[in-house]
Order: sequence, then structure tokens, then C-alpha cells
Amino acid sequence: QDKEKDKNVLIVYLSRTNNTKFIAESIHKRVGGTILPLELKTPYPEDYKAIVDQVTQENESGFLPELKTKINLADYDVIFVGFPTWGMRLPPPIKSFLHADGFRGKTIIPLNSNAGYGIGSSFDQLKALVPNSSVLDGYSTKGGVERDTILNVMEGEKAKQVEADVLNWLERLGF
Ligand SMILES: Cc1cc2nc3c(=O)[nH]c(=O)nc-3n(C[C@H](O)[C@H](O)[C@H](O)COP(=O)(O)O)c2cc1C
Repeated sequence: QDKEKDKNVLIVYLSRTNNTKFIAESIHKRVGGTILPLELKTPYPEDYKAIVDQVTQENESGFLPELKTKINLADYDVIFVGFPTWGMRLPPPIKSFLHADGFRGKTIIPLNSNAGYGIGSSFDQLKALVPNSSVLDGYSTKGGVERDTILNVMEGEKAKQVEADVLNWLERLGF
């Protein structure tokens, strides 16, 4: 079997306050490949309360927001998928992304930041959406707490710790 690092890698991430983006960039430094932010046709509101309400509604109705970012999945074998925990669930735009055809036979690797309440059901939801892919062990760490106006925490000691953790994790996965 090919080593993971010899395959075509895509790192796609959703990040509002750049904590998840930092993790994605740490992965990119080690494994290379293509790194892309997942952008929406209609961006979420800036206001925290407004986005929380909107995401709650979208989860209740099963709404899948339309993505602006277009990706040709056939170009990639390994896809890192980064996202914050939103409402203890998988953010709706990640559901939109994973609903596309073309994940069969791919290796999918989740990565996450959250306000300290963990991944919730997000990794399980991800797995359920790509039943024909091989989903490897994900990485998760505490990021910002936007509710308390703590936005990007990925600097100084925290940034160093995350970079070290990411390297260990990638090595375990064979990168
Ligand atoms: C709409 C919304 C819902 C959130 N829900 C949760 C949650 O349920 N649990 C949690 O731990 N953090 C929650 N958070 C906090 C984010 O997961 C956390 O700040 C994360 O680090 C943000 O990542 P980002 O900087 O890449 O956007 C929520 C944030 C937003 C904007």
C-alpha cells in the first residue's frame, strides 16, 4: 500500500475566527498538498447570537447552505476536513460539502476546534455522511470562546502546543 504522504492531499476547512484555520495550516506545513477555505454563497452573519440562531434553525430543518468553493474531488486521495464544533454538531456547510458525490474510496481525516465542550456528535456525523470512505482518527483541541469574545487563541504557547500535537498525530497516521 502507498504511504499516506505519497498521495494527493486536500486540506479543506471552515473557520470563522481562524482557530481551525491554524490547525489546517499546521497540517499543510507538514504534508503539503492543496489547502482551501470552505466559503459560502451567502456568508453567515457577523453577530454571534445571529449565527447561533441561524445554525440552530438550519440543523432543525436539515438545510444545506450552498457553497461558493468548488472542488474537483477526483484530484485527491486524502482529504482533511476541518471545522469548529457548532451547536455540538457538524456545521451545516460541512454537511453540504460531504453530501457531494465522489468520496467513494477516499481517505477522510477530520480536525476540529471548539470552545472546550469537545467534538459533540460532529465526528460521528461526518463518518455517517461518507460511508464509502475510510475515516481516520481525527484531531481536536480547544479553540476560541466567541460567546465570551475570546476569538483566535492560536498564538504563543498554545500555538506551539498545537503544532507539536499535530505533528505527533500526523506521524501516527503515517504522514
Ligand atoms: C454558531 C457557533 C456555535 C458554536 N457551538 C459550540 C458548541 O456547541 N460547543 C463548543 O465547544 N464550541 C462551540 N462554538 C465555539 C467554536 O467551536 C470555537 O470558538 C472554535 O474554536 C471556533 O473555530 P474557528 O475559529 O475556526 O471558527 C460555537 C461557535 C459558533 C460560532
